[in-house]
Amino acid sequence: GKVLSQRACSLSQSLTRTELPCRALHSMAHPVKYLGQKEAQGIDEELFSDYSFSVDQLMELAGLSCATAVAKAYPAESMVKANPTVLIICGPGNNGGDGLVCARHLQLFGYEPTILYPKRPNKPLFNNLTIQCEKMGISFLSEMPEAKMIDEAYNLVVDAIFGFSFQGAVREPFGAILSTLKKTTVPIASVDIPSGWDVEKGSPDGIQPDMLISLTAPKQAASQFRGRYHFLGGRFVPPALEKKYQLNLPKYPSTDCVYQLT
Ligand SMILES: NC(=O)C1=CN([C@@H]2O[C@H](COP(=O)(O)OP(=O)(O)OC[C@H]3O[C@@H](n4cnc5c(N)ncnc54)[C@H](O)[C@@H]3O)[C@@H](O)[C@H]2O)[C@H](O)CC1
Ligand SMILES: [K+]
Repeated sequence: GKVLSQRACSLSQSLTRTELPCRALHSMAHPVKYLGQKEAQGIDEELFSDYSFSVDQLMELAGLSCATAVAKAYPAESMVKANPTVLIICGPGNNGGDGLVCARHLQLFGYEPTILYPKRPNKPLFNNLTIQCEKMGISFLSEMPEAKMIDEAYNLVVDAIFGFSFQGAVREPFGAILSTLKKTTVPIASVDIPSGWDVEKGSPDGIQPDMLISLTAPKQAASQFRGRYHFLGGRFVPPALEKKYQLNLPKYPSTDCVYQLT
């Protein structure tokens, strides 16, 4: 990291006289930090304890970022199927909660989301998010469709199964769900981490999403991401916290809640 940023720094100095825009220079000299698992969990914890945010608040902003990034990369009008259908697969933790929020906003943006939510924690936060989706007329599937059926019915899959707390071998029913996802050909948009990937090392034979939406800051696994679109979302980090962890976040354009990294 240090060597790289020194190189980026001297590179940016040698390029100062060319036409490079300020933002490009800044991002070369101060690349956004890629977080390890413990560090990501530490920042999360600090947002809730020291900074007094509630999970609901940050989840709403995280899920809105995901829906916004999806809408930018896959506009409803340019989707290949007759209707702008999207399958959202939600896991048992907060990553799954982001998925529920994302589904609700996608519906408001004119998409046709459908949710698969096989393991639902019995907590008010997740019960409420589920009711909100149901009241919006979003349907929930009772089981994971086969790969062929997914390719026929949906334009995109949003993977909100696991985020930065994922650890160890994948337990069922998510093992079977991830194997099916590996057989699909429709693009996958992963929320925060491609599910099933080691948060730091990635997973060469895991799912290969077309899009990754990193929340707060990318995790180390994001350096293994080979898809087309990498967005940053979760524009809620207080400057003092950003400074403490030296996140070097890019400047979000205007009032946008996402920043396109690649
Ligand atoms: N600060 C932020 O950026 C915010 C991010 N948010 C999102 O929250 C997730 C992290 O949420 P957390 O609840 O800590 O964990 P996960 O969703 O990653 O998963 C925990 C969940 O999964 C189960 N699990 C873990 N390992 C396995 C396994 N090998 N097999 C099966 N199941 C497993 C575990 O038991 C839990 O039930 C972050 O990535 C963001 O997406 C917040 O929304 C807002 C703040
Ligand atoms: K995910």
